[in-house]
Amino acid sequence: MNLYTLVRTCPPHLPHLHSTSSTRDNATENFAVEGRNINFSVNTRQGKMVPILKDCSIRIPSGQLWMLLGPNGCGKSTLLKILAGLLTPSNGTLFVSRPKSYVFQNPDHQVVMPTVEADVAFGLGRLNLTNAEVRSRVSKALDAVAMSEYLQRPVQTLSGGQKQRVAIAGALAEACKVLLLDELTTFLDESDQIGVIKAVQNLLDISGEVTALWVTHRLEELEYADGAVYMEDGRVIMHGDAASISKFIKAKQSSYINSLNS
Ligand SMILES: Nc1ncnc2c1ncn2[C@@H]1O[C@H](COP(=O)(O)OP(=O)(O)OP(=O)(O)O)[C@@H](O)[C@H]1O
Repeated sequence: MNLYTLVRTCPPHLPHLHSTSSTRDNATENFAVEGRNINFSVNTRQGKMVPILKDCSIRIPSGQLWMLLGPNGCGKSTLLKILAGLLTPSNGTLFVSRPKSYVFQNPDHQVVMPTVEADVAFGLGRLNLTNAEVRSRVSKALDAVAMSEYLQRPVQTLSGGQKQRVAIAGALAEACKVLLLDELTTFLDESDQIGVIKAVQNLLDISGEVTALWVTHRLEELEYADGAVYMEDGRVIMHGDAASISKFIKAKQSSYINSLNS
């Protein structure tokens, strides 16, 4: 099956791609996520169309962890939901490798079964697997996020970061190729935050074929990324290696602070 979802073919206007020095041996220049000239608008109660994404283009190399940053309201979550298939753009072209999985900011919206084992196995019910296959997939997925010893734990006894890792394990158990992760660390303390990022890094390293796009506000998380995308006002305005994006954002922040002080 052709995995391209053709919304409308437009001439591509990808922002300048900096050379992306790959930090993973298995990285290739194949893209697991590619969106071109994506537009998305919402209809207000007054019947006015408000553009949210404006010719937004993005591409993420296979097997890498990339971060998506930008000011509040610039359209990060909207873009992620479009990539996940939860929203439909008004035009643009979109390709995301499948299976793909969207992990919510609040794990309580996703981790719903009574135990860790039951929750990770939840999505496998529709795959017609034997019990042994289900157990093996659950065990490998929990291993990848360093949660094996929590197999029988009631989910309500887990910390926020542990729940996030269970949610990610659920996606992995379904053999997902692309993880779309929406501000997973917003509600977490520092150790849970690092635990979740490291779990994602680890699973990319061991699988070799999972790609992750991580929406965040936290600049310090960039040190874990292979690359990053920076958005403003509904557009991707920079796309490249994590160090360059970090430098770019810091320069913007300091020029903003200087303008306030002058
Ligand atoms: N259904 C909707 N109706 C009206 N406006 C919307 C709707 N959905 C999103 N928006 C607006 O679109 C813009 C982008 O929202 P989005 O949640 O994608 O931004 P974001 O970059 O993820 O923000 P944040 O960092 O604050 O989470 C915001 O101004 C938001 O208010």
